[in-house]
Amino acid sequence: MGNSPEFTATAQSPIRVAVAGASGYAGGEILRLLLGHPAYQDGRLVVGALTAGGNAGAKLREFHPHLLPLADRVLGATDFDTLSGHDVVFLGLPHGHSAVIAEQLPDTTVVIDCGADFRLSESADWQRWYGGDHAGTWPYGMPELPGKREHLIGATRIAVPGCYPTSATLALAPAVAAGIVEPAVHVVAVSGTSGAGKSLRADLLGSEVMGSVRAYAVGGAHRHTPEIKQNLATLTDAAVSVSFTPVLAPMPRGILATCTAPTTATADEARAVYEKAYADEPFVHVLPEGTLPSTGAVLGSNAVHLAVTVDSDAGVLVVVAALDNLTKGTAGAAVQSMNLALGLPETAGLSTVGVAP
Ligand SMILES: NC(=O)C1=CN([C@@H]2O[C@H](COP(=O)(O)OP(=O)(O)OC[C@H]3O[C@@H](n4cnc5c(N)ncnc54)[C@H](OP(=O)(O)O)[C@@H]3O)[C@@H](O)[C@H]2O)C=CC1
Ligand SMILES: CC(=O)N[C@@H](CCC(=O)OP(=O)(O)O)C(=O)O
Repeated sequence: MGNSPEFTATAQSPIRVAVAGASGYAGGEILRLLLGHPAYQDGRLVVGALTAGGNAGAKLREFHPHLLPLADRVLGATDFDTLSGHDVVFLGLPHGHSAVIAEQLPDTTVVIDCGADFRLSESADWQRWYGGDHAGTWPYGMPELPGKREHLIGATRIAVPGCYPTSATLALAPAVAAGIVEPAVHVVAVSGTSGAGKSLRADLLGSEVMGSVRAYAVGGAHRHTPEIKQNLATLTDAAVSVSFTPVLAPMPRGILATCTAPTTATADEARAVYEKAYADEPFVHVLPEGTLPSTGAVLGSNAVHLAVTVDSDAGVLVVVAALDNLTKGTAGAAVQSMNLALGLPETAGLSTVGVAP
C-alpha cells in the first residue's frame, strides 16, 4: 500500500488509467464506472489511452454512444507504446492476449485483467480448459472470498473473476466455509447475451436468441467449472465437486444462478451463516426470508442479491444469486479491485442501486 498512487494523486498529478479492449462490453462498462468515479470527477483520476484490435482508429462513439464524455476519443492499437505511461491498465481482451501486454508493462503499473489468463492456479487446469501455455496466477479480484481482500490491497497484478464463478462462489462460499453442506455442489446459471462479448456468432444472432432459452456446454463442459471448484476448495479440506450448467436467456445483461448442495441444516441455521458471513460486505446482500432475487433488481449495480433457504424434503441447501455480469461479474469487480490496489475507498464509483424496471 505504501507505493499506491493514492498517496500522491492530485488534480495536478492524477492517476492515469488506460483501457485495452475499450470497444468491447467489458471495456465499455469499465469506462462507464470510471466516469462516475469520485476520483475522476474531482480530477485525481484521468482516462488516458483507449485501445481496440481491428477497430483501432475508430471513435469510441461507434461502440459506446452512452459514454458521451469520451465519445470523440480515437481508439489506439493495443500495444506497449499506447499503454505505457499509465498508473493503471485494464485489459478487456479475449483470453490469451493479456500476458504479452502485461509482461511489457512495469511491475509498478497496476494491471487488471478481465480475461481468464491469470485466474487458475493449476497449469494443468489451464491447458485442459483453455489450451496453450499457462501464463501464471495473479491475486484474484474477489475481495469477498476469505483471504483475498488482503492480497488485493496494493497489488499491481489482478485477475478479475469470471462472471459465472462470481455468482456461484458468492452463493456457496459461506456454506462450504462453515461446513454446513457437503461440497458436492450443483449450479444452474442463466446469463444474458452480453456475457458472450461482442463477437459475431451465428448462435448469438437476435433471431436465434430472442424468444428462446437454451442450455449450453452441458455435462461439465464449461471452462468456468474449474474456477468455481478452485474457489470453493480454498474453504474446505474436503474434496469439492462442481456440476455447472449455463443457460443463455434473451436479455442483454444479468445472471441468475441457482446453487444447491446436500445439507442437514435448517433454513434458519443456513440463513444465519450467510448473514454473519456477509454482514460487513458492501455489495453482497442476503435478502429477507421469502424474497427472491431477480436480475432486473441488480442491473447496472455492483450488488449481488442472495436468497438462502433449505429444501428439507430433498435435504439440500438452495441459494439463488443475482448479479449483473458486466458490473459485479466483470467491470465492477475490476474497479473494486482497482480501489483496493490504489488505497481508495473500496466502494468508490460503485453503486448498489440497480436500474429497474
Ligand atoms: N462480457 C462479460 O460478461 C465478461 C467478460 N469477461 C472477459 O473480459 C474480456 C473482454 O470481454 P468482452 O468485453 O465481453 O469481449 P468483447 O468481444 O465485447 O470485446 C473484446 C475487446 O477486445 C478487443 N480485441 C479483440 N481481439 C483483439 C486482438 N487480437 N488484439 C487486441 N484487441 C483485441 C476488441 O476490439 P475490436 O472491437 O477491435 O475487435 C474489443 O475491444 C474477455 O476476456 C472476457 O472473457 C469476463 C467476465 C464477464
Ligand atoms: C453467455 C456467455 O456466453 N457467457 C460466457 C461467459 C464469459 C465470462 O464471463 O467469462 P470469461 O471471462 O471467463 O470468458 C461463456 O459462457 O463463455
